[in-house]
Parts: sequence; C-alpha cells; structure tokens
Amino acid sequence: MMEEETSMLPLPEAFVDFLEANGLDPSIYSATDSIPRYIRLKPGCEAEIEEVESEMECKLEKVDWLPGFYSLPNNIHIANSKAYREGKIYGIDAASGAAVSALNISAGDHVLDLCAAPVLDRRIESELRTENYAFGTLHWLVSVSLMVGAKLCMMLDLLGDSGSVTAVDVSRHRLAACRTMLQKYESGDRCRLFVADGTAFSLVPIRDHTDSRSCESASMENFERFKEWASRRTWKERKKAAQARENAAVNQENQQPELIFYGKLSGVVGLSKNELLQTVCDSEILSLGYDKVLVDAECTHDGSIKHIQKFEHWGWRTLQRRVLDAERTDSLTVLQLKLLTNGFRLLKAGGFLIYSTCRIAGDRRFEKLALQRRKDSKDFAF
Ligand SMILES: C[S@@+](CC[C@H](N)C(=O)[O-])C[C@H]1O[C@@H](n2cnc3c(N)ncnc32)[C@H](O)[C@@H]1O
Repeated sequence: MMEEETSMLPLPEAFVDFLEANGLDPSIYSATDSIPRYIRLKPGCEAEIEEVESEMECKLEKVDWLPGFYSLPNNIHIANSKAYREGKIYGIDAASGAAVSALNISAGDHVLDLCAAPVLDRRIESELRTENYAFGTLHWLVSVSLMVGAKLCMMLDLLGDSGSVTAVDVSRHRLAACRTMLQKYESGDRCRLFVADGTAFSLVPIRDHTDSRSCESASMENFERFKEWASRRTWKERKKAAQARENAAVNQENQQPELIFYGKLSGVVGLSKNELLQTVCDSEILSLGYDKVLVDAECTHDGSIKHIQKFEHWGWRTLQRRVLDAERTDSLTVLQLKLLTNGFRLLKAGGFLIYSTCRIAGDRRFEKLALQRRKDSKDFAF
C-alpha cells in the first residue's frame, strides 16, 4: 500500500529532468520499505548482540564492509530499546559510516570534523534554539533524533587510547546536542567541541600536551587554566559561560572559536585560554596540522531518499526553493568550497581529507559525492 502511494511521488519536473540528465532513475525516491535502518554497536558490546536481537525481536544482519554495523528492518524502532538507552548501540546511516570509515582513522590520529553537528528535525531545532531547557529535556529531544552525533561518536570509538577529535560547527545549539550524545555514550574524553566558522577555523590539534599536567600545579600560576570539564556546573560557572557567550556574540567580527566542551584527555586541561587559541602559520601546519579531516558539508540533502520523501509533507514547492533554486545552490557551493579549502589547509603533510555530502543537484564543480585527496608537502594549494 505504502509503496503504491510513494511511487506516485509528484517530484517537480525540474528535479526529474535533473535526475534523468544524470542517469538517475527517479523511482529510487519511491523506495521506502526496502531501505534498511542501520545501527552501530559500541565497541566492547559485541558479546551482547544476541540479547539486543531478542529485545528488538529481529535479526541483526552484519554489514560486512562496515565493522560494527548491523542492518535491521526499518519498521523496528530502536529509541525505546534498552540497548539504546544504555548507550550500547546508536543509529547511524551506512553512508555516514562509509564517510568515517574512508578516513581510515587509526590510534593516535588527530582528527578534525569541520561540520560536526547534525541538521535536526525542525521541532527539535526550535526547542534547542531556546537554550532554555533542562538537561533531561535536551536528552529526550536528542534521543528522539537517533542519529545525532553518530559520526563523531564513531570517530572517537576508532581512535582508541590516543589522539584527539576536534569538532567544529557554526551552530551552537546543534553542537550542544552533540555534547549531550558524547556524554550519553561516554565517548568525549579525547574530544573538543568548538562553535566556530569552519571556513576560517585555524586551531591545530594539541599534540604535545601532558595529560598529567595537574590542575593543582596549574592553579599555582597567576592566570586561569582549564580545569577538568564538569557537566553539572555551579551557578557562578553558568553565569560566567553565559557572559562569555554574550561577549562572543558582541565580538562576532573577532571570530574567536568558542569552546563548549572538552574531554579530560583532549589536551585542553591545564592550558590557558591564550594557549588554547594560539594559531600557527600555514607552513607550520604541514607538521602540526591534523592527520585526518572530515568536511561533511552543509548541503541540500537531495541525495538522501528519506529526505526527499519528507517534501510529501513539506510541499513540493519547498523542494523547488530549497534544492533547485539557483541562488541558494550557488551560495551553498561557495560555502562548500570555502569549507573544503580550509579543511585542506588544516591538514598536515601526508594527511587525508574526506569531503562528503548528500547533495547531487547544483553546481557541476562538485560532480563527485565524495572526494578523497592526499596532501604532501609539495601539494599544498588546493
Ligand atoms: C550535513 S550537516 C553535518 C552533519 C554531521 N556531520 C553529522 O554527521 O550529523 C552540515 C553542518 O554544517 C554546519 N555549517 C554550516 N555552515 C558552516 C560553517 N561555515 N562552519 C561550520 N559549520 C557549518 C551546519 O550547522 C550543519 O550542522
């Protein structure tokens, strides 16, 4: 019944023309039942797979090409399962897993995730924007949107016991949702979260920090140093953070990244603010930059079947405006190129960058959906 309905999707003519011109069969957007759902098992929970299967009353099919991934029928809801609540599994698309897996993260890598926060359901977005919610409410809001922070969690899982992930996003409330997920999955020890413009972000990883620098010795000095992150903050600390946010908003032009979370092994503990925000010149980035960079750029999402199906409710004219409007797609292309260029600038020599997007319409400069490029010392300009 459902299939019959969705196969009648009244895709706008211009979109159908675009798909056909690019050899894509418009009927792919009719598929609903055939698209499986995916989960990733937290490392260390492998032995519990049968328990998860019996609780969900379905067989989890191992995805051979993506370690830790399982597919399940799309009518199974994982949000209420015990395994999800206990942080043993998280929902993540296979395509997202593929982008992270292509980074080939190994222990000790310093990774930059330049557009780290997810685009959420509009209802959740508007709640988060108020920044006036209780922690429990935020947790619930984020839980109903199952894929929040999934790429970030996966990257941190792959790191193991060394290295770091620096996650950047221009949207404060969405990045705050990622912070909640890191706390839920206890994955954030090696992570820093910065609200910043990824086209201008300039901080390199903290490579030579001493994890053991004690807060005690740090506090002997005259200036303030970062102490271990506490998720439950005192009233004074919350007030100070709110003041810092206000100042950041006032000093927009000064474009300083705002640190909204750091793990105890991220290298931040013990640093002063000046040390944290220290930048290096482009030639030094060749040795001090990131080993891996993911640019999961802002896009129109027209490559996502599930996203296009949502226009059935939002109205097809909205698709015209959001996906096909030349002015919007042009400005998006400029943004994507700037993000890509800066991500590449921040790579160290020999590092890898993955560019991923679920955009297929728009400027032909981005003909490929994923771009992988190796940087060597002579190949610095993009
Ligand atoms: C496709 S989403 C990223 C999805 C995310 N990586 C995930 O796995 O859920 C694109 C993100 O880019 C962010 N963004 C847009 N412009 C940006 C900019 N100039 N700098 C950094 N992030 C930006 C948006 O806020 C949005 O959260």
